[in-house]
Amino acid sequence: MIVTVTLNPSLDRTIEVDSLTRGAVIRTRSARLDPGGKGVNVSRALLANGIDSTAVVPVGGPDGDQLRRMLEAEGMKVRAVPSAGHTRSNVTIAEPGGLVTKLNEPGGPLSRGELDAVAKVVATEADSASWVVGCGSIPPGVPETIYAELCKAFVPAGIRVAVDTSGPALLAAVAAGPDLIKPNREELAEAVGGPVDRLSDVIEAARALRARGARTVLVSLGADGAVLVDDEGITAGSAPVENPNSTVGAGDALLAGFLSAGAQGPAALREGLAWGAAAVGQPASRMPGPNDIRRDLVRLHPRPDLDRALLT
Ligand SMILES: Nc1ncnc2c1ncn2[C@@H]1O[C@H](COP(=O)(O)OP(=O)(O)OP(=O)(O)O)[C@@H](O)[C@H]1O
Ligand SMILES: O=P(O)(O)OC[C@@]1(O)O[C@H](CO)[C@@H](O)[C@@H]1O
Repeated sequence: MIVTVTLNPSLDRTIEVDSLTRGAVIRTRSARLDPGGKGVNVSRALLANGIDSTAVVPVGGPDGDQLRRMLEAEGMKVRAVPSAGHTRSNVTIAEPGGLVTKLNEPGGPLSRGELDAVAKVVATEADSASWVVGCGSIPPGVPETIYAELCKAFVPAGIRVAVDTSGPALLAAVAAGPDLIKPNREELAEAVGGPVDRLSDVIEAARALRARGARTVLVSLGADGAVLVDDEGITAGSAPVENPNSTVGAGDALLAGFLSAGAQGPAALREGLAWGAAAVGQPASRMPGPNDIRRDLVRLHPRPDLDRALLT
């Protein structure tokens, strides 16, 4: 069983437009509402593929109630912890061809008491878990060491911890020895404090984060695919997407697929890439199910061109 922890979940509203012009009145094509937040999406992807998962989320206000109801309606096992701060709404403006603009709210604050209540629920669920997965931004009031605390609580007890976040929270987590991190290109560059323009930069930066404490580094690179640096070595791969629909949540699908296949080595990377590419073909942040996932399209690159400039 995989436990996900999303401290800053959201209702994700996706609005489709023909094109986005600042300062104009834009008549939209369609709107759609999904339960959101990175860990929530990991659980949704696992659920869509029949893999046992529990999502732990603080929820507050009417939007928090709605988020919980939407997740339960999908059949998800949700442990919702009440909070006084309101659950946020994030807006995605989607243009044809898969171009998205995201507006993410900071989220309602979480008090120390509420955070302790979340931690208690996570500890109970972790008893029967193979992984605890902490994902996403940190709401106001929560210390940047929160994912590091997660690592310190579970890694020594033999429960593996994955972290997908950014900035100081990612750096603190890395120093606390997570089993897995999943930065994207931007997050990786920020973590090492330098540009990541080529595959050689990705590998060098991933190695640096391993040297600082992360056991496995899975870097998502948008249309360039992903690179895995772990105890087994370095593997790069990609999967083409003919008609990109929305990249929102593709990183979460990649992570879910990777975890579902054992989270180690080329076979797990292949599965992650298949799930990530399938997510890009879905509208908004809908997670792919078995009929959407095309493992035959994944290519692992045994001898990638390390000097090639990254596309995205
Ligand atoms: N345009 C694309 N074509 C093919 N595959 C893609 C494309 N965009 C994303 N992917 C797949 O999805 C994975 C995750 O994408 P990305 O690097 O954008 O994640 P992310 O920034 O973490 O996204 P999010 O935070 O929205 O989940 C990539 O590693 C790749 O496998
Ligand atoms: O603001 P954060 O926590 O960094 O990211 C939140 C978010 O953009 O991530 C998911 C996609 O990965 C969306 O469901 C959600 O809106």
